[in-house]
Amino acid sequence: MEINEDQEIVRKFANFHPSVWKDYFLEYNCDIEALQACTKGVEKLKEVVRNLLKDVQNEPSTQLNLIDALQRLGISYHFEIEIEEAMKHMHDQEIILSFLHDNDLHDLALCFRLLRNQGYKISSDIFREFKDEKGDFKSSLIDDLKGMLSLYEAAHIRIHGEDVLEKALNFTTTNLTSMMTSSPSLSRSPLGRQIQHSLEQPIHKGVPRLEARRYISLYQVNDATWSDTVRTLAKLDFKLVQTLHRQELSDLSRWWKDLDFGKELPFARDKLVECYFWAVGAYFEPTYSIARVFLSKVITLTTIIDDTFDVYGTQEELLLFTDAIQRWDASSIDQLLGQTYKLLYRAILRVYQEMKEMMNKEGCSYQLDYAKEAMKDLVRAYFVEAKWDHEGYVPKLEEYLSNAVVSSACYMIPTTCLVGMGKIMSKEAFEWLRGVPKPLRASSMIGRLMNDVVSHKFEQMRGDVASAVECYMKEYGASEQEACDEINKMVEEAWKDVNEECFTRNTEIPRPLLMRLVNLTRMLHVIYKHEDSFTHSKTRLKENVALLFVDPVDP
Ligand SMILES: CC(C)=CCC/C(C)=C/CC/C(C)=C/COP(=O)(O)OP(=O)(O)O
Repeated sequence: MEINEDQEIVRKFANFHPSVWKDYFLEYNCDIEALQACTKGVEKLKEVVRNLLKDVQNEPSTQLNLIDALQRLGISYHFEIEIEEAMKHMHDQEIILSFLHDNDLHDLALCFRLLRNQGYKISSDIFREFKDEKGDFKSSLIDDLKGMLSLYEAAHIRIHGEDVLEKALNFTTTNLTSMMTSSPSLSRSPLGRQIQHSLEQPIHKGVPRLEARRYISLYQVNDATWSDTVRTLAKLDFKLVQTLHRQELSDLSRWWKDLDFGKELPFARDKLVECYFWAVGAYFEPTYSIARVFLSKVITLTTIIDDTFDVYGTQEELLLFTDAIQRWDASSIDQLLGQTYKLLYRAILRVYQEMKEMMNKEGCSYQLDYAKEAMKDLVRAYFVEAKWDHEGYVPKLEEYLSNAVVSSACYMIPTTCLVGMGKIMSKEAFEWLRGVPKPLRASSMIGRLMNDVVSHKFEQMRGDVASAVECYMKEYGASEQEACDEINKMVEEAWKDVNEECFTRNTEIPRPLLMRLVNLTRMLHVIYKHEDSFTHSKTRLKENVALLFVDPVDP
């Protein structure tokens, strides 16, 4: 921030593109009759699938493939109890060993992935049987495309020290990629299309709702007696959930329009729809509607706060704003310099207050206290960054990261995400998060590092604080490429922490909490894997938003 000769403040300019969606979602009138017909259809088919799950109880391979289809098509949330029971049985009876005995790589790898998904610590040693005497995966496996694909998908849930899965991932990635490039007929086939998609987006790192939407289109009715039924249910259910999402987006658009930030805060990104997409990535299920709407509002406001710190504010203004946030009290509004800050501050307080009133009725108002503390921490971390920026200070990587994991908002968002999820998110659950457990720190590292790799050039151009890339380059005398390669390795290691803590521990932590952490990490992967598609949301992210909230699912 500079002062010019006329003693005026010269503010930075980020040149963000305008809102992609403008008022597109503001009005929404759904066809009530069609909706009622859809609801009836879903209820009927849910019963059919429930019976199917019972019918296949003694056919492990069929049962496994059915559960996989339900999960990938985005409808397993209707059958959580049945699936939990089935997987428990499969685990307790060590059914996986029969797949090993039959040398069936597809079912074996699928069973491994689904058991870990459910939180069972299954040893990856079972895959050693597929190696030759030199310790390499047998070359005969290359002909088993379905098996290789399953192994590739399973290998993404690897944890530290699982060399066999590390090798499996290399082996399957190399061979699947080369098969796809050498065989045009394969790449046109249904299996080829699935392989292509998996190479770009493995299931484990994908955002469930987005992957379900894609899988519904990729899914082929096959000889399994149930495949037509589950596909029809998936399409109807997607339509129904999409209607709810459209309604929520419409309500949020009204809230956003009424705030009228465009005039007073023109420097900031207008990302309401993208922030809602983020929240849907954490939980798409109808039951989490209230939580989802609150989270969307908080992420949208956070984007504005971030831009206020990165682009707009002076040291003095930001210090006062940081201080006011720490007080969290309407009377602090008078200490703020300018309408911009007052408007923003008022909006923040109101969003949390309204949610507190709602949660009071459910006996969960304590959840807001944790959410507020997380927001206070975030704003303090933003201030540290702004100070470093002002002083031109480039910290050592470790010092940078200790603040940057907080300033990524990746501590604040998971905490806020739990508000409104019900009493299962107890004080103990929030305390656990507040203690920054390993998977939270790892998830945050993934977000911060991936974000820095793809956005550091753009942010340096507008004169932002040094990112992990610059810190690494300075500290180790490395080139930009070397820094990015090392940082990408750190991201892979952090994923192993997330996997270890969320999929292989017998813990007291509620599964819905762990799954929110995992889903939010998946979202970071999807948003930042190629570019900063959150900031530059006119291409990839626009397509993804359209897939979930605009395009009808194929007839
Ligand atoms: C940074 C990160 C991993 C964010 C993911 C979590 C998230 C949805 C945060 C809220 C919105 C936000 C501030 C996005 C990052 O902007 P930015 O790219 O300008 O972030 P920066 O200023 O911290 O680099």
